[in-house]
Amino acid sequence: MTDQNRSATPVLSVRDLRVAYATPTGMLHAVDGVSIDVAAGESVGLVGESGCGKSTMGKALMQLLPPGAEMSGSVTLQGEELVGINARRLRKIRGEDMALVFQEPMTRLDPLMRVSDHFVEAIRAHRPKTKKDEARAMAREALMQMGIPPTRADNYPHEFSGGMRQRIMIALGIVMRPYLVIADEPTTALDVIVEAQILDLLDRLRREEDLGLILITHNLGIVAETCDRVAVMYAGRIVEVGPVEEVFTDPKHPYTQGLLRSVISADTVELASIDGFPPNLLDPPTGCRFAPRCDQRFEPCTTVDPSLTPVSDATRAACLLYPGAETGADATHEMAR
Ligand SMILES: Nc1ncnc2c1ncn2[C@@H]1O[C@H](COP(=O)(O)OP(=O)(O)OP(=O)(O)O)[C@@H](O)[C@H]1O
Repeated sequence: MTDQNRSATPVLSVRDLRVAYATPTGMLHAVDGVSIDVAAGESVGLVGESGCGKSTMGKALMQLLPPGAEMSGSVTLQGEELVGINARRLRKIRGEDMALVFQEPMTRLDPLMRVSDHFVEAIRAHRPKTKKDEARAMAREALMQMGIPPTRADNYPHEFSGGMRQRIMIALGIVMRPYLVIADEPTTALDVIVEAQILDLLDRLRREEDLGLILITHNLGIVAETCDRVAVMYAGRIVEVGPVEEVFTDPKHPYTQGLLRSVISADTVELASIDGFPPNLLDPPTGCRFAPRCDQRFEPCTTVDPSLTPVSDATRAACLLYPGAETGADATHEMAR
């Protein structure tokens, strides 16, 4: 990422975002005080073990949470507050200003509709007066950007491979030229070659269109290859955030260190995993949520809840090993840029 991007006004600002699901045994706090900024043209990887709240965060940003989920905090897109916004305005913003790309394109594409008609429908939902020919031209352009020959626009979804369907989904997501794309495990179902092609295309789009991109993934390798910054989530919170090169070469939080130790690289001799399991989010432990699994914990870790604090010029970590974390330099589990 360039310094120019880093200093740009964020397209997305999230402050103290909290999401809780109502469950038969109580409220489950899936996202618990997350703050994050994403600049135009910047890609941020959101990583962490299964169940740490990554997808909930993506859905919350789009306000696509299931009924019964409670959400609070602030989410601004291009300066506009989205929390509490009316349903009509939200529908306009979704798809037009921000788009979500999911893992399973086939569940989102209607098998009985030609690909071009998906585009006509999506475009007219936002701009009802768009003529069909104009919408089709927009579709062809978006498909071309994603490497799909426009001559195939009138085919049906089943006539495409899985990788092509995912490209179609991304093309549908970007056809209205959004400021922000949230991609939730966009390549998990694909083989590695197709995965690399799609990540390349997303990366090109981001640069050409100055898109903000949030990439939610289990795969740290993907983040290393394609993201500018990485936010590591644990038990509903961001525990470390900073430039990818810095966090991956010199991780500061013991959880990030453990995650990286569990990744296979060219010189891996023995694969380590982090002992234990993430906490139950119905009743998280007091103090640091990672303390029960942490090999570097010391006395206050089980009582003092650390906040993100600067650990270098550009990286923050929420760990009591670093001065400032006990009081919370940001006062919340905040990530400032
Ligand atoms: N609809 C729901 N109702 C109740 N609890 C939910 C619901 N959706 C998710 N959760 C819980 O919220 C927590 C966070 O889940 P989430 O899917 O956001 O995590 P994740 O990091 O995206 O995991 P994965 O990588 O497996 O998708 C988990 O404890 C999960 O069981």
